[in-house]
Amino acid sequence: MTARTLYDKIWDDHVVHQADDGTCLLYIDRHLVHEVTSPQAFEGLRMSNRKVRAPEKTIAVPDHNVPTTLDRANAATMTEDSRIQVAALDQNARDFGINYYPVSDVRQGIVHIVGPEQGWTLPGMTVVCGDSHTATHGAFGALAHGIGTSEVEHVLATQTLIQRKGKNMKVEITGSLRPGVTAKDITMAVIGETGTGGGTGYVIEYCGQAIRELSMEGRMTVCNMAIEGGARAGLIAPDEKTFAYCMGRPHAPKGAAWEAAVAYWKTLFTDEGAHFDKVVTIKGEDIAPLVTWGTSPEDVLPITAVVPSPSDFTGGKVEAVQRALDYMGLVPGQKLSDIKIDTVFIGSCTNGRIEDLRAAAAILKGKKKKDGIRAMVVPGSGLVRAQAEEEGLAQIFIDAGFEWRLAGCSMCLAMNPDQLAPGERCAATSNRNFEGRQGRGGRTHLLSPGMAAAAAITGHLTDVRELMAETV
Ligand SMILES: CC(C)[C@H](C(=O)O)[C@@H](O)C(=O)O
Ligand code: SF4
Repeated sequence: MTARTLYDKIWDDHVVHQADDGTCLLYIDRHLVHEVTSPQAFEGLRMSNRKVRAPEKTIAVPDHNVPTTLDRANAATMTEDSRIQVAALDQNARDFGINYYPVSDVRQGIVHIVGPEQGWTLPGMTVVCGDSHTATHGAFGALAHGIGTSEVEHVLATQTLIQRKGKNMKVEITGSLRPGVTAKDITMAVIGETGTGGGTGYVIEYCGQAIRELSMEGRMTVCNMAIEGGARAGLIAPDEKTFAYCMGRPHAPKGAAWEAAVAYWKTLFTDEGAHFDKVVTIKGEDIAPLVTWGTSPEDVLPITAVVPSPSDFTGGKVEAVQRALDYMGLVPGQKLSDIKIDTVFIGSCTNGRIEDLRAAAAILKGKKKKDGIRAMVVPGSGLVRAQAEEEGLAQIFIDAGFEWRLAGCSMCLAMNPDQLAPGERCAATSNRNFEGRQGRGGRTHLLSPGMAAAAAITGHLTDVRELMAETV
């Protein structure tokens, strides 16, 4: 048999039908649903008098629109649009009998955090969601596609998705990371190297020692941003860490079914000699703590660098950089570590898991945020929040002057009350720094949780390694 990549194997195991032009019908194992991209899809089912084909494989949770303040049970804290979308999801979940974690449920949270946490996401599965950051689930060796609203309706009705196969790309991170460097820096380093279009048409498999050394949380952070590099999905081959994470989760298989599942999962790796259409290799030890300076995730540099000049670039990027610098209110040559910030946001499906909160708390312990800085920690799920409280992390954040919020997408995007004011500058652990992403006129610098914590203490973008040295 010809050598196959991990992507080839999962694909082959899910093809229901292949048309002559190569278009395939793929079977979908898990369909995750949130309030923003599903209302019209459910409406479509109603109009054509259809049911959800596999309600037991369909999981819904409101996350984008929900307020994260403690008073959120009061509907008046939501805008009219948000209220309508969340109410529609409540109603659709009831009417169609799908799995549901409403706002009042402690398991509620960002869909990409809830899926793995509850054991819905497992190795070898196909996972879809009407959301681009579905790539996150690839950390388990699951083929996870973000889909559009019309595809959401198709999957609800048929449990299949029409897809053409993408090309195989390998991203290898060799060696080990240096202290202060995290999964977030890996994934931003890859985008810095390949650009936001580098992965277009590909499914990326991340591999190499530095990837193997990451926890499952870190692997999710890496795969989460595959889409920002243009890829259709990101994948990491499952291993003992993956199995340990999945074992005992509410919806993971049990007993003999577990043994059978693990035996299959152990076959999910790229065969020796399998063909990749594109290969990128980065040395783990060369990656520094990174920060974005512009309005695209590829606008990334080590914290020790200076703001670049448009003349450092060529082609269409020259103008784009000028525009980005104008929007961001930065001048070429300015040290990145001199950039003053107003706000710190720790959370999102990129960095809202327990390990992220531990990393931020390790820097903040016994310290205070700088006066005048607005700082918030928004756990990715109610269970992450509960665990952080149990571990004493919540108290560290509160003592440092941070707001300790309820779970949701929050300030990752301006669809709920957590937003930047025009001109406000934010150090954010999320994944997109587009113009207006966190609020009209808001300025976003993407970085790791430890870097965000460091910025909160000093009031400017800061090399986390300087604060680590202090704590040793
Ligand atoms: C609202 C949703 C469709 C969107 C996405 O697809 O990613 C959001 O989650 C985002 O991060 O921009
Ligand atoms: S946390 Fe941000 S990136 Fe993730 S799903 Fe929500 S809005 Fe999208």
